[in-house]
Amino acid sequence: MNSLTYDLTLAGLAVGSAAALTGIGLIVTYRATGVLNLAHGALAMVCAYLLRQLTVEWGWPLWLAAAVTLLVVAPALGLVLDRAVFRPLEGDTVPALVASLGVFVLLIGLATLLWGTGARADAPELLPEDPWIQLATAVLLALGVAAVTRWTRLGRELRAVVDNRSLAVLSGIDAGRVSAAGWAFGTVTAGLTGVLLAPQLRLDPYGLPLLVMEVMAVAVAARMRSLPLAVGVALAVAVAQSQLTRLHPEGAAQPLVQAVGSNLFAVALLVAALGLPAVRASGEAPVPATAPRARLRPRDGTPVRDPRGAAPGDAGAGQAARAVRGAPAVPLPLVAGILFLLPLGFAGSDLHTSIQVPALAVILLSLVVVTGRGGQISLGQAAYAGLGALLTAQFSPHMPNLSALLCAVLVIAPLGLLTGWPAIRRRGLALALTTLAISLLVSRFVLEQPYALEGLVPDRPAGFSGDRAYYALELALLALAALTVRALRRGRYGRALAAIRDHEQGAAAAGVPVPALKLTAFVTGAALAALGGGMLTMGVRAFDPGAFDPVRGLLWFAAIVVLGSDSVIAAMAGAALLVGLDAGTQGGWAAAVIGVLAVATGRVPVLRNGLLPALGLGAHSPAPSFRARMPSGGSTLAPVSSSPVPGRGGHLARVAGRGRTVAGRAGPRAPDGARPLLPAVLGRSALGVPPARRAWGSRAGKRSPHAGDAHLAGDVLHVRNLTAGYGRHTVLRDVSLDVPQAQVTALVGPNGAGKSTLFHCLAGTLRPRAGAVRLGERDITRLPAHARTRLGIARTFQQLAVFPSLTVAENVQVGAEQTASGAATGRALRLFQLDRLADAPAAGLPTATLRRLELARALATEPHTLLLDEPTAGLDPAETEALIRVLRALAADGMALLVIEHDRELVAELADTVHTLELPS
Ligand SMILES: Nc1ncnc2c1ncn2[C@@H]1O[C@H](COP(=O)(O)OP(=O)(O)OP(=O)(O)O)[C@@H](O)[C@H]1O
Repeated sequence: MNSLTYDLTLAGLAVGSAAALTGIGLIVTYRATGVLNLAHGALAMVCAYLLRQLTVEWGWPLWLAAAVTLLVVAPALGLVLDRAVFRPLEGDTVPALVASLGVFVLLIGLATLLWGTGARADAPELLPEDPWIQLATAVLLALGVAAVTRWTRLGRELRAVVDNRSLAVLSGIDAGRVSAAGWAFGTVTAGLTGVLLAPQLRLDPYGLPLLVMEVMAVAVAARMRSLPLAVGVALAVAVAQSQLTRLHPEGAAQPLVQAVGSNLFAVALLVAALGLPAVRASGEAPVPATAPRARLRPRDGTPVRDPRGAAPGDAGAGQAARAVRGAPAVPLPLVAGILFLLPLGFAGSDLHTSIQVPALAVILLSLVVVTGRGGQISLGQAAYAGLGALLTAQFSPHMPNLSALLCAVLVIAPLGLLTGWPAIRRRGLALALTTLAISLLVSRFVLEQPYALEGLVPDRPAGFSGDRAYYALELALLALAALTVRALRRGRYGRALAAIRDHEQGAAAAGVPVPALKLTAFVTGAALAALGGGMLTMGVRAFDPGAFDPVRGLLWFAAIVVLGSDSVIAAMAGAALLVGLDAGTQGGWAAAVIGVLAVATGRVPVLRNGLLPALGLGAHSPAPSFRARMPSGGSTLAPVSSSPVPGRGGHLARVAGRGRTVAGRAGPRAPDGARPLLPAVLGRSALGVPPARRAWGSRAGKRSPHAGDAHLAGDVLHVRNLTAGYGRHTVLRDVSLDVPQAQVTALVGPNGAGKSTLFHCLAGTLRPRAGAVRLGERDITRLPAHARTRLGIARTFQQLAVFPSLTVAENVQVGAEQTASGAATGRALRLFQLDRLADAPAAGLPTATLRRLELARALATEPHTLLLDEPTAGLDPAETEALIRVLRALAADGMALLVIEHDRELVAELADTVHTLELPS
């Protein structure tokens, strides 16, 4: 190895050791608490500042200052975070993510207030510059953690908590102690990272936290699990980054190579985050269990509570919700409008500062669309705002300035696919990290490049060069943007977006084209952010990449979430707050205030929907803005075998397993047996609507790929030799099944046998590894869920999939308007006697009502095949009996029903054919 290679390797090892420390700290905290601590870098920065304060400012000896910083203050900070912030959020991934962002911006705000924004170059060196010593520190720490995990009681407890927290608690383990230890250790490693890195960098409140955030790549690449892998990735990336500095290509490639050379961790973060869904699918990271889902889950019929405190029960919940939703005494948009007009009366620097407010409000509106309405975490809006600003500035010498702004918006809008595309398959943490990485890369590779900055002096449009005139123009653009966002939040598009936010799989099951809508939300968001960015840069007549730094993006995200992410007013208030608090002071107040509010969400649950909605201000939905779920999680399962199981009323059949074929399937039960029940459930006398035969039966022929009565007489849905599973676990092997028309087919089997998995394959939420699903002759194996709904296959879920932020009528409408005529909504509501509750929000309704609602939504899509996963869960005997009547009536009417049910008596009463899935013996 020549001496240059050796020197660069050593330099890389020094940085890699600090990165390895970060990885170790993040992994230990994550394993112990389930929280990916986005504030790790901010904690590192605070510890570095503290050490500098104690030594440089107050003259303490280094050893004493280091001991106090790393052994007293850092662990104490970790314990405070555990008790005060994260413990109340246990298990809620997304609120914990927001809280850790809150801690991030709070610490940055406090550091700015205490130490200013100027960079310090005199941070003390704790360890000698020798990279081997730093590397030895990281390796020793990793070995120490491994030893503690393996051989101590705390380690055993940690492993138990990681495996199954509730079980660990039940067996007497103090999970609180484990998470406290995790936080304390994580903060000490953060502190160590900070004090090691600070002398090598300029110490300022923004740089170090952001750098450490990039370094999260090593923990993510190690799947938040393997310490050796994290250390290895840290060293490899750092050494590679260091070696890249040797390359000096000529011409256009030079800035690119240089940018890669100094941002390899950011690139690694994107690559690692893009690989994250695979981790989640195998149950690695819990998907957010947000409040509404918990409310909708009881299986014992307990009424669920309205998130705004409305009394449970149909009418009560509806009234209370309407009371909260009702228009405030003074129309809020009017008040906001007047307040925004006030700066027109300002002069001088006040007016000049105010110019930033409408522009920032437009940027925040982009988050209302993507995050508030669409429920997608986007930490990358700063990138679109920056690109909008950059392009506006670059176009402005070549065309009228307003046209430059418009062109920039049009060019940037499709770039929304950059974050929209990953969002199709990612949620929660994975999406947060991906969008953050994209924002980092855009900032480093485009906005901060010298070629992007040269000679950019954007000007204001002709006729609007004065501050007052320009502010008036901004107000007009803001009003336009706000009206667009309001329009998007209403109507069919708004309902569908809200459905995705509330329950993504439920939305797809209702026929909502989830990927297309997500892309539309991101594209709209990118356009709005670009517009705001362009307005900002024209307003200040300069392009400043620092104004669109990823840290700003995190602050904007935190601000809109804590104020009310689904609220136009919150965007306006947020902009005023952010600009107003930082104007005229040394800065930092806005971050500190937003940070405090974000951190408080753990302790004050009412804040989780946002401060303004909590105060009864601003349009909002009752549900928190983030929703995501996966198919039911669980343990590994061996392949399925099959054997006949006696059914009482229904005929017996079996599912083919391990290559066996279907045997013993009998013909359908005569529909006459069910037909007399029809009028009792559906008759004109009770509900004033025609029987279901007219309502749905006629659609079956129309919808089926082979229209006509001949087709109705045969099987509709066929499963052939299906093999499916999760990750490396095979759940179903070689399963075959037919779902015939005008029959109730039941699917039974022990817990974990794979019944829901089979449903997911039929409904399109899980892609089988082998085999085929056919509708008539058409192979639909690769069709997404919403497309199958549109072909007439509707489903319900084992755990209720209702959209709590929508009313009862809107829930049903979402289904009807994707596939059927408008009249289907009214028919479905009446059929399930939900018409009197039409305007009540779904949140807060009892389980039995929600089951009816889910079924009504499924039927509103006018299906010919209905897949029901434990439809009687949570129903009392009378409700179950009524449901059975409806289901038999539907079958008698020609519909194909496939029902998962555990209650064998019920199966015997309901089913014409029973299939059983069995675990292998
Ligand atoms: N998303 C997932 N990731 C990993 N494993 C999963 C996932 N969903 C289900 N499993 C596992 O697949 C197996 C089959 O689960 P499935 O829910 O299909 O069974 P089931 O027969 O419907 O059970 P139950 O009657 O309890 O609902 C179980 O071992 C479960 O733990």
